[in-house]
Amino acid sequence: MNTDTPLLTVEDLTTTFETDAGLLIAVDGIDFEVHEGETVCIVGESGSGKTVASESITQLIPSPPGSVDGTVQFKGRDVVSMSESELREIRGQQIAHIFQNPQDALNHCYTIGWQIIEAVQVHEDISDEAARERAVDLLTRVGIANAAARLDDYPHEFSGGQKQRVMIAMALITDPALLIADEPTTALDVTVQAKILRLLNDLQDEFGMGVLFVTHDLGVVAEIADQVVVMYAGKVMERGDVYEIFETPSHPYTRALIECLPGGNRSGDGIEGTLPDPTNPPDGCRFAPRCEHAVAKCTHGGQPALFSIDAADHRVSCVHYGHGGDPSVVTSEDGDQAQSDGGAADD
Ligand SMILES: Nc1ncnc2c1ncn2[C@@H]1O[C@H](COP(=O)(O)OP(=O)(O)OP(=O)(O)O)[C@@H](O)[C@H]1O
Ligand code: NI
Repeated sequence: MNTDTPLLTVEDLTTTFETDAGLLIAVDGIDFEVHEGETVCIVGESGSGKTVASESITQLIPSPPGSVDGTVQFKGRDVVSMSESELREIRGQQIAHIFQNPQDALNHCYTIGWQIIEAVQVHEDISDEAARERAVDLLTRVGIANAAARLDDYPHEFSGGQKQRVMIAMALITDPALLIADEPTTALDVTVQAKILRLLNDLQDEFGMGVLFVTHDLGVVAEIADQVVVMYAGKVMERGDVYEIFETPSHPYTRALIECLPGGNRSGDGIEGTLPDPTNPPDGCRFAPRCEHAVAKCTHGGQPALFSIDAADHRVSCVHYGHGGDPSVVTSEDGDQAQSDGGAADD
């Protein structure tokens, strides 16, 4: 197989919900790819459509009220047109999901061992003893100490971080090609979060999985991403490799998110304003109503097409880039500031 063929190709993905307030456009025509062994992070504020986008891939969106359109190709196969039984096979074996709250996914009435062994036996026709050995091996791999003894413990006897490790172990049972992780560390404290991120990185090296990682935290993105997709109000504002995104953030929204990081200009503040009503999005760029660089043409027409700003396929959806635009409108202010900062920084 050509290694340039992406594991996952998403094109013009659009997911809507019928609501009492009208048609809600949660994801509006987004494109991205995940290659083998690569980590792609979808990042954006709460309500941007990250979860809906990630759950649309394997058609986890309830329909109705949801409806998914566009192209999703996994290993060259069109997922959107698959039958329910084909989808079940893909979901169970090829694409694994882990979610924010492991306690929701674990049954508190059964031991951890019972739950892993059952999941192993759904996948493979092996004896109880062999399945038990697999369970011990999996738990050991995800860093659960004394795994053989812990099989007989119930979920409440595990800490939050350990439960998330158990969920990761269960996701690995089928040796998936793609792992979709939706805020898997958000509920954990910072040191545990760092350990889980390191574990995911190690497992990715070992298993060669592609990972699609959903987070609202750019700090996490900096830790683990190869590629970054910045989403806002259902649209992609910017995407590119992680180095490009942090070295030359180009969309005002990306720049604002970075400034919100500890040590940034807006550290601790967040971006002023709120997301637009998803049942009635504004014309032009979705971010224009909150953007300090917005000009008249930002509020007309649709979201600007993603414009490629360098050879590495770093793309941005902003009128100040490409045809007739002047990127310095967005970037110069910071340049000036960097200069004066530079002059004053004696300490
Ligand atoms: N089942 C549903 N029915 C109606 N609207 C929905 C449904 N699921 C999600 N939405 C809406 O879709 C939009 C995107 O939601 P989504 O959960 O994808 O955001 P998110 O970026 O994952 O946010 P968070 O960081 O809070 O998880 C929101 O406006 C949300 O209210
Ligand atoms: Ni979400």
